[in-house]
Amino acid sequence: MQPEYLPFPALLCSVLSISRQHYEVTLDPGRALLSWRKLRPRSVKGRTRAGICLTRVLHRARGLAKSFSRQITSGSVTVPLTEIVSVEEAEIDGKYCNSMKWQHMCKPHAFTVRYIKRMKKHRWRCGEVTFWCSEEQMCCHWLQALNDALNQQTHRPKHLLVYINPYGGCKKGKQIYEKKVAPLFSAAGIAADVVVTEYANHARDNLYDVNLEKYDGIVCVGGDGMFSEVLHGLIGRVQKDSHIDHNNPSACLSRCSIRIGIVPAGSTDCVCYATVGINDPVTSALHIILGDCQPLDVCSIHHKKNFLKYSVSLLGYGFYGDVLKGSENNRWLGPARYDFSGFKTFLTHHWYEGTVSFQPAKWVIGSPRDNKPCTSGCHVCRQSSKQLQELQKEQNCRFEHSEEEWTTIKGKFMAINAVSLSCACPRSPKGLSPAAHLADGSADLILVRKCSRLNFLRHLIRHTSKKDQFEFPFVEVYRVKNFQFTPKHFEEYDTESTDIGNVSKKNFAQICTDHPSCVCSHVNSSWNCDGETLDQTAIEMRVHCRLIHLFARGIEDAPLTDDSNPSKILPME
Ligand SMILES: CCCCCCCCCCCCC/C=C/[C@@H](O)[C@H](COP(=O)(O)O)NC(=O)CCCCC
Ligand SMILES: Nc1ncnc2c1ncn2[C@@H]1O[C@H](COP(=O)(O)OP(=O)(O)O)[C@@H](O)[C@H]1O
Ligand SMILES: [Ca+2]
Repeated sequence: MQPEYLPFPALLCSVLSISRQHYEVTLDPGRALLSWRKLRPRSVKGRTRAGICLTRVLHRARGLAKSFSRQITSGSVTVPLTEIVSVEEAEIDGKYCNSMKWQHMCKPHAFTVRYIKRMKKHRWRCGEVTFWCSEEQMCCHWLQALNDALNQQTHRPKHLLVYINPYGGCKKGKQIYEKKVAPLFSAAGIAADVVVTEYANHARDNLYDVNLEKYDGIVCVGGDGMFSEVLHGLIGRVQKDSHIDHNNPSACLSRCSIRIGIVPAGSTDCVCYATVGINDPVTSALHIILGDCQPLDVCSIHHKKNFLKYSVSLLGYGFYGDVLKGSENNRWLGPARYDFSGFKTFLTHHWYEGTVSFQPAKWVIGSPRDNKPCTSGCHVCRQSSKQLQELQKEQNCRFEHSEEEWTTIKGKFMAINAVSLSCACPRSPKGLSPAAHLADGSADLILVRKCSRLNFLRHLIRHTSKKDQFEFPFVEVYRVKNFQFTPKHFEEYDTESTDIGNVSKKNFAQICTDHPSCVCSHVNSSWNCDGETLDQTAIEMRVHCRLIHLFARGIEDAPLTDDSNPSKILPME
């Protein structure tokens, strides 16, 4: 039996069964929706077999349209086609058929649709529903129509290159990928070439050689450090291919169009958390499958004319630099190494002297304390980046340090942090700068001046609550396009010498003669750049607007509660 069509083209509507109950199932390619709603027994007029197309029911087109306007109505479910994960012929085992007393159907025909189910706290899961048809032809027709609709979503990846760090976080990267991610990729028809890294920077180096044209995306399974490795490989590769010298701090870098997916399996997982809303491998896998795309700002860090690193999460001097240094010998502790080192660093309570100079990001329409976090489809990011683009067009993409005024702050700091995204993570669910934006071309520069231990603790504790961590007289925050930092004890000896090692030794020797009571290693801190220590303390940083793209969509507001989950409304197989 052929399913019938409503007067407007390509709308497919049939009565199919879900767990022995009749449902009116509609595929509306025009509105990109699949919906199903339960039929009252009397409306099928004593006919029990699934797959009957009821002309009278179909002609209630106005009623159908009404139900489309709501996401979920009582007893009805509507799933946007963009949120369908996979469609496949259902595998029906004999035992199931017997138990469900479906023997009267000589050959059951069914197809299973997997779709996104929103759980609490931005977690996504795969909902599953099997539709039973009375005839093979109808089942084929539905499968064909749904697969055609999915194939039209050309932004979905088909072929991915996956790098797994087997030693990140709790060392479960491989297991997480194999158990939670690979089955979803395979159900969604995604082919994946997997590289389990054998040494640090394996992924980065590999990205310089690999044929990127083969892939629709790169996935890294690991933490922020592993993501940083992939990021360096990809940005480095793209600059090399476009003959751009990354040692030039003013270079206009080429954007990377190939997207990166992050399957969190690390210690902090802040890039994933701040772009998805949770560090959950299944949620990330589903964002990858749907082909989400989130542009992301990247900061470049230079020492004089030498490129040092890129950063997307935290570039931190003082407290976070010391926490990282202190954690390095305790890698065996896994993620707990940071808590242990954090506690120790807090107790030592060091401050550092230096000079920070920055230029404000004048084009942005937000500010660090406006209490407007970056959300999915962020208006602030869109508007700010548009304004920046116009400004750059006027300047012909030149990056001039001297054009605008610099603000210079000399002082003693507990911490200097620059973040181009919120840095939300499980330790701090709203992050170091809760209103920082993913793709506005700016970074938030947070200066925590020398303060008492108690005050510093009060500031730190605010990262774990909803209260404003900047509401202290010793904390300042600026939205910047760039900044420079020179530690006090570098300034005095900063020469053009290329032998940095000698300069540093000379530095410390002098300091110790000047201040016999001080301990050399405490004069300067080091920079924590996305979990790696930088070799230099005198640096300049610059934000590159939307340099890369992730398989993410930013944090969605007002997530649906459990009550609106289709699984609660519908009996699932
Ligand atoms: C008294 C309670 C105070 C708690 C304060 C907690 C504030 C935590 C903010 C964390 C920001 C994290 C920013 C992200 C940094 C990562 O790039 C970096 C490397 O991550 P990974 O590769 O996964 O190892 N992580 C860190 O530097 C850890 C900082 C943890 C500080 C406690
Ligand atoms: N096979 C490997 N052996 C050792 N180190 C590796 C390997 N693969 C990646 N790394 C490095 O491990 C570091 C930490 O990785 P990451 O996945 O971020 O874990 P964590 O979040 O626990 O720090 C990264 O800097 C990355 O370069
Ligand atoms: Ca930003």
